[in-house]
Amino acid sequence: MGETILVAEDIFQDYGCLHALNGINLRVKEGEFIAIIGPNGAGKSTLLKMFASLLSPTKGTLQIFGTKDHDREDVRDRMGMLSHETFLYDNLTARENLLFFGKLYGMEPVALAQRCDYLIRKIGLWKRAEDPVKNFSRGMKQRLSFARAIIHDPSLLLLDEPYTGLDMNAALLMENLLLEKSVMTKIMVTHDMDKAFHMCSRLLIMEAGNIVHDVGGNDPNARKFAEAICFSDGGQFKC
Ligand SMILES: Nc1ncnc2c1ncn2[C@@H]1O[C@H](COP(=O)(O)OP(=O)(O)OP(=O)(O)O)[C@@H](O)[C@H]1O
Repeated sequence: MGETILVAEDIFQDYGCLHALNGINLRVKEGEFIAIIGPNGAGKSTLLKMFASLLSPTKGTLQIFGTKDHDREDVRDRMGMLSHETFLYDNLTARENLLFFGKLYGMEPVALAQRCDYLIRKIGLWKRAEDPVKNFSRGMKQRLSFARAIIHDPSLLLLDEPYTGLDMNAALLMENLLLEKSVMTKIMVTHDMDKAFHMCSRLLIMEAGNIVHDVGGNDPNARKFAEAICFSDGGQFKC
């Protein structure tokens, strides 16, 4: 495993009186594939949004790629995010969307065109590449969002429930792409425990704003810990 690329120290995120994150400490190394699991409301998406710099911690420090200044273009250019929002443009075709985002990341035109072709094929949208996204089904949009998130070959990929809306074939295509490149660091929020155990080298199990277990995917106790937390209502808490 490579160098440490993400360090979270005593991170809190408050929404009014509610502590969505309650003192998170974490170090992530280059090349890790981490699953964040836990019941509804445990704070998984909040933590991921923080890593994506969509939220600033109420308290604590977060260092990514050696800096606390996550708004820096060079830091953002090394990250990709697949979230509940597609960020796609409905009036653009699948290909135009990928070209648009690739250009935003400063990709060189020939390399970008090749990468578009490669990803469109890989996600199984080759026949629909020239169709506007407004005509796509939910699962097709999800496939394209995934390609959008990795168009620039990010060093750190953040995935929030990436399998939502995907059929079995698309899920397999995405899984192959995720497992294809081991140097990309991946952090995936998921409720799919089978996928988490099958794909990830490390599991963070969250409950009520805390990481209550940080275990290797092969740890014989990991499944027991995960099921105990996820089958409880430990995510729900009030002020
Ligand atoms: N914008 C917001 N304003 C107020 N409270 C919020 C906001 N976003 C999240 N919360 C609260 O923070 C807590 C953590 O929410 P979060 O979305 O991170 O949970 P989660 O673990 O991702 O849940 P799920 O599995 O349901 O997606 C919840 O109690 C939620 O109600």
